[in-house]
Amino acid sequence: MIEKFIEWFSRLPPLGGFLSKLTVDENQVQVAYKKRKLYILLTKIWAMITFLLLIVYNFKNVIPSFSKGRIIFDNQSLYLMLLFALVIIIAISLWEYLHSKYSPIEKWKLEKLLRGFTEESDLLRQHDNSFNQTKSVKWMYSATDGLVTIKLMAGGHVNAEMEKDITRRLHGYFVKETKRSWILENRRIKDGLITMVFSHEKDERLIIDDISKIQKTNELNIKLTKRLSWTTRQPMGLIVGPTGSGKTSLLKGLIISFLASNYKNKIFTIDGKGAFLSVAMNRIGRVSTDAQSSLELTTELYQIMQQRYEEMNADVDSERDLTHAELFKQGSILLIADELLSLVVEMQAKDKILKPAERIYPQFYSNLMSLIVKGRQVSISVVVSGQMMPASILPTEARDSLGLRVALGRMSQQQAQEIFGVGLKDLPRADTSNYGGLIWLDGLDWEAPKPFLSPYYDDEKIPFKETLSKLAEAEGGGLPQAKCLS
Ligand SMILES: Nc1ncnc2c1ncn2[C@@H]1O[C@H](COP(=O)(O)OP(=O)(O)OP(=O)(O)O)[C@@H](O)[C@H]1O
Repeated sequence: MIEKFIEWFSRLPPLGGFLSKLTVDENQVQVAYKKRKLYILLTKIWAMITFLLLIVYNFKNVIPSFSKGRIIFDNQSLYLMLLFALVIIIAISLWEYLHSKYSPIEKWKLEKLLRGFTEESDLLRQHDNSFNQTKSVKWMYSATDGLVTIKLMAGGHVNAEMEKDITRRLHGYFVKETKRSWILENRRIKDGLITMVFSHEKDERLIIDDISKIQKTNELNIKLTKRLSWTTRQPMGLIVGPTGSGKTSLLKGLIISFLASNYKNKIFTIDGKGAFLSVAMNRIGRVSTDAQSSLELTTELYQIMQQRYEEMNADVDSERDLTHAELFKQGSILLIADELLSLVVEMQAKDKILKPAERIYPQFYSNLMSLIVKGRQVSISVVVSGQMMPASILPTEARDSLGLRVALGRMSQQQAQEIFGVGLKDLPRADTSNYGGLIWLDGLDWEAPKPFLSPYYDDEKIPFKETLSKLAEAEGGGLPQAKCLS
């Protein structure tokens, strides 16, 4: 009983991200029957009270009525009770409407829908009270920021096949009952819990056309679409796409957003092809385009990482597990390694004529891996990008540490495996016609990568090189040096 009351209470707040709980252990007919009984009981109580009040208020009128020979009747209490009944009827009707499938309050509407679905999909099959054996399913749901998250604990009533099919059926039921669009954003089945996330509107492409609109943040937090953001949950990234798929434009968007989100942020760039990116990035940060300077650049960054760790560990007693940017408010550092394949090929060619101890690639690789594996805590992010990312240059262990993965353009079976670790048939279809592809973000409980529309970078409104120069001025101009970075 207390549990039911707590559940009922959890469903009361109409807004906010509170998790509401709903245990369904009765079918709709039983619920309607109970409700009808309750209404009949209330009506009877009302009639009794009205009658009693009439008697009490008119008791004093009995003798005067006899003596005057006419009935003296005080109907004030009757009017009051009628008014009271009217208010109650309006309140109940409003409550019923707000808890119906037509309700404008999403959270309250969900209760009705989930009850309806439980019944329609036969989740409580063989439910029979006569055996004193109440079967139940538990729903938990919340609705915030346009996302409806629903969790179902089916309590073992459904077989594995049906468990997989429930999301599709619930989706269909919602559309049928509400006649509005529901988009399945995510689904996950784990440990007897089915989690489904729905929205009503498709995620939208972001337009980067004004740096003043970019949200200022202390830590890494960059919007990728209207709904998705790149955050400290996935500080390391991988962007793969063939020529013309929009890789450079996506990098441009990320770079501008990163720099504009915090004027203390710094960028280091490795451009394996020594093309557009390196020329542009020279305005604002350290850039390398060849084997030797790339090794130096990663070594410098590695030292900065060590230095930042020392600063953080100075307070050995601290129990707080914070990042460097949170603790010291000195911004984050981003290393962009574009066209890594070209660079690695060059390094390996050079290494052939060097003595083993002097070889560049092993040292470069070791630096890069350390940064990828250990950079997060000290607010250093790494984004590796290229047309291809064969396992020979980025082994699976390293790839697993890259929490943001974007594949732009058409993908081959091999690339699907390389980037997302699954076959093409297990990936959703992506619209690649308009600089789109697929995205994976760690830490969001996704079951599979999602279709992704790269932010539209408006080169006319914010010309890349010019904007970088402006941002360099805002930063106080100049190249990041190890000493001023840490
Ligand atoms: N997100 C985007 N916003 C605006 N324009 C884009 C976007 N993506 C691609 N484009 C347009 O497509 C062209 C090619 O894109 P981009 O240079 O980013 O591709 P790429 O994959 O980096 O190719 P390459 O490897 O040859 O450099 C750009 O010049 C730009 O006009």
